[in-house]
Amino acid sequence: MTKVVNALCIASLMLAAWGCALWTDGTWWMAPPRVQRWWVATGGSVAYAVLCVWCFREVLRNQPTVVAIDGVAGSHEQTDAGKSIGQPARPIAPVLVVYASETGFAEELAQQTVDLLQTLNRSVELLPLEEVTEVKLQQTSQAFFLASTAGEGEPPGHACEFHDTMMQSVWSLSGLRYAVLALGDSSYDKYCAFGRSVDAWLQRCGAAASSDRIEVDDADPIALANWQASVEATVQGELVAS
Ligand SMILES: Cc1cc2nc3c(=O)[nH]c(=O)nc-3n(C[C@H](O)[C@H](O)[C@H](O)COP(=O)(O)O)c2cc1C
Repeated sequence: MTKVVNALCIASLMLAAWGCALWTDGTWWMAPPRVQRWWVATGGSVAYAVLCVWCFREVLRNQPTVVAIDGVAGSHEQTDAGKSIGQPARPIAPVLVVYASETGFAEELAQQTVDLLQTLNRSVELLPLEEVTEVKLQQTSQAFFLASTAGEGEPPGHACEFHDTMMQSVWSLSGLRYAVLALGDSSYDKYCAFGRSVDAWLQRCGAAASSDRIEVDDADPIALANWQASVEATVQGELVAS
C-alpha cells in the first residue's frame, strides 16, 4: 500500500512540475500572486500535509512490534504475531530447550520441541543439561526441560556431574519461567525421579513453573500430545503478555 502511495506522490509531483513549467511559460509576472492562487497554494499544502500524516500512520500500522517476555530482554530480536501502533519495539529472548537423555528419546523430543517453537516463530536455543549455566538461565525468560531417568532413579550419564554439582547449589532464577517433561517408566521404583529432581531444583532456585510438570510413562502418546499442547499454549500466552 505504501509503495502505491509513494508512486502516486511522485506521479503527482511530476505532474505538478510539468504544470508549473507551463504556467510560468513566457515572461515572468513579478506582481504578488492573486488571492485565488494563494487559495490554490494553501489548499495544495494542506492536502500534502494530510497525505503525509496518512502515510505516516500507514507505516506505523504496518510496523512489526516486538514484545518482551516478562520484561526480560534477550540478545536476539524477533517479531511477534501481534501488532501495536506507536509502541517501541523491544527485544524478545530466545526460548531455551534443555535435555537430559540416556538413550536418545528425550533428546529427540527436545529437537521436536525446537521444531515446534520455530513453527511458532520463536527463536530457540537447544542445550544438553551440562551446558546450562546460571547466567544462561538468568538471561532466559522461558525454558523447557526434557529429562529422562536412567539407572535406579539416576540422571542420564551426561547429566550426572551437573546433578552432583550445579543442582546442589541454589541459583538465582526468579526471572525464569520453565516447564518440565519428565520421561520414565512406571515399572521402575523411582518413577521419573530425575525429571522430578530438575523440577524441584528449579523451584528452589525461585523459577516459576509456566505449566505443571508432565510425566511420560513409557512414551505414552497422550502425555506427549499434552506436552506439545502445553508448549504451544505457553508460547502463545507469552506473546500476549508484555
Ligand atoms: C537402564 C534403564 C534404567 C531406567 N531407569 C528408570 C528409572 O529409574 N525410573 C524411571 O522412571 N524410568 C527409568 N527408565 C526408563 C527411561 O527413563 C525411559 O525409557 C525414557 O523414555 C528413556 O529416555 P531417554 O532415551 O531419553 O534416555 C530406565 C530405562 C533404562 C533403559
